[in-house]
Amino acid sequence: MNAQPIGAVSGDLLYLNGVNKTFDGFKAINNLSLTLAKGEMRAVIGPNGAGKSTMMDIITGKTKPDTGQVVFGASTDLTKMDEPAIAKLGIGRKFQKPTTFENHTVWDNLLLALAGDRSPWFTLRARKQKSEEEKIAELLETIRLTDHRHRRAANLSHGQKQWLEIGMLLAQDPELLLVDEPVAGMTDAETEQTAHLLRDINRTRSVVVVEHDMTFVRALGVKVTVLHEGSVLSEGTLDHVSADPKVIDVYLGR
Ligand SMILES: Nc1ncnc2c1ncn2[C@@H]1O[C@H](COP(=O)(O)OP(=O)(O)OP(=O)(O)O)[C@@H](O)[C@H]1O
Repeated sequence: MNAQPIGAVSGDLLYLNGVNKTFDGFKAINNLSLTLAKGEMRAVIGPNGAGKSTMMDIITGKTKPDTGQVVFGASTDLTKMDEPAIAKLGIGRKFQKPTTFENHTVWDNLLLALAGDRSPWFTLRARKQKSEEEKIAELLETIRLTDHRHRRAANLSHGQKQWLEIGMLLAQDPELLLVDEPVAGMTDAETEQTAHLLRDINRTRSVVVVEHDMTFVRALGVKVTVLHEGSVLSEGTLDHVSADPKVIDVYLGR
């Protein structure tokens, strides 16, 4: 297997090339190639079983591809690393189901996430860094929970819990954030807020978001990749992929 990022160019943050993964003879990922630029936010859509979650699993090291290149930054070969090492490298993943500490307040959840300390904020250079309080205040603003900071996580709405978990991931200071179906089960207002929130986050970080909700994907206003049977079926603006007969045939037209 070739570990060299042959096709990666300097502006790329993530580079997948010819990736394959078979489960019990079923090809979940089929010669998948995808490039994410530094600072980009990308929406990934596609029918059930298209391979979206498996793709995220491969990026985070949960699943090892059979063949293909998965490169982060200039030359880091993610296929050679385990999950904790990839997380430490700066790739954070938000799963669909929130996993906050229910009996703790919003503030304490963020404090615990900061204390996990994979971030540079508490290094020996700490004097130059922001204080814990400042950092939490900033996170609270980003995730729209400043007014809810003293509430227990258990008492938040479903949408607010999702935002809190995003805040906990941000506390780890990831360069790339992977977000799995963030608006499933949210109200329309929460869905709209989540699009704003991710756009705010995208000012300083790269984001890959998997989602079925087309109103939300439209609100993100970013390039869309359509997966189907483990490969890229179409790529471009939402209008472009929505008008693509291949996409209408297998996904949107159903
Ligand atoms: N660990 C596994 N063992 C066996 N089959 C798997 C495994 N993980 C995924 N698959 C299969 O691979 C295919 C792709 O699944 P995946 O979950 O990646 O699709 P998806 O696009 O995320 O779908 P959804 O929108 O339903 O979440 C599916 O047919 C699934 O059953």
